[in-house]
This record gives sequence, structure tokens and C-alpha cells, in this order.
Amino acid sequence: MRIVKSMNFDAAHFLDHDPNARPYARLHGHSFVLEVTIEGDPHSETGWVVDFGDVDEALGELHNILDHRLLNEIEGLERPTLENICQWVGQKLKGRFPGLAQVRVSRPSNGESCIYDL
Ligand SMILES: Nc1nc2c(c(=O)[nH]1)N=C([C@H](O)[C@H](O)COP(=O)(O)OP(=O)(O)OP(=O)(O)O)CN2
Ligand SMILES: [Zn+2]
Repeated sequence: MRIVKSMNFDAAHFLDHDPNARPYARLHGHSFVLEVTIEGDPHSETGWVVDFGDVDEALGELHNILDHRLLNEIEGLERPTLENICQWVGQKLKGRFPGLAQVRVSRPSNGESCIYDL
């Protein structure tokens, strides 16, 4: 089974490595949705794969790091593409949730998302 929990955050970033100097090389912001999927068999006593309370706690910690921040200033996120945000989240959560199966980060306003299958 797979359980899924999502969290919203708003953040600024810039992607200035682009040789064509597109507008996103300048500072701008997005509303992001982070979604994590954890896979496993439901525990015979608790009936859950993992407690959503534990997932909520972990996502809350990530929210504190990411929300209303300049992503480029966060260690490991110096080049904050959707792809790199997915990998960064995967690295942060994998040790805590061995069943972490997927990290998805999307920007609903423009229909862009990245899916990282671990
Ligand atoms: N493969 C990727 N390509 C791009 C990424 C990315 O993370 N992975 N990111 C960007 C920029 O973040 C860019 O800001 C996205 O721009 P755009 O699609 O033009 O959308 P808007 O800035 O107009 O989005 P709104 O939220 O609607 O303002 C570029 N490429
Ligand atoms: Zn952007």
C-alpha cells in the first residue's frame, strides 16, 4: 500500500545558470506543493503503514526550512529546480521513512511538476 501526504509552501528563487538569460534568472516566487508517498504493509496492530502524525511532523520541519525563504540560500538547494528540490526532500526524509517511494513537487499555477521515484 502507498500512503500520500502533501504540504504547501511559498518560496522565492532564481535560476541564473540559464545561458539564454530567461526571466526566471531574476528573483521571483512560486506557490509549491510537496507530496510524499510512503509504501509498505499496514502494521498488524496499528493498521497503518506509518502514522500520518509522524509524516505531518516531518513535513512541518521541512515547511519551516522552505516556506517564505529564498531557496537558493538553503544548504543543498543552491540550484533550486523542481528536480533538485525533489532530490533534496528525498535525502532529508529517506532515513526517517525507509518506505519513502516517491517525492513530487509541483507548481499548480503553471502546471509544472517533478516526480522522483526512490
Ligand atoms: N526542468 C525544469 N525547468 C525549469 C524549472 C525547473 O524547475 N525544472 N524551473 C523554471 C523556473 O522556476 C521558472 O520560474 C518557471 O517559469 P514558467 O514556467 O515561465 O512559469 P512562471 O514563472 O510564469 O510561473 P507562475 O507561477 O505562473 O508565475 C524554468 N524551467
Ligand atoms: Zn521559478
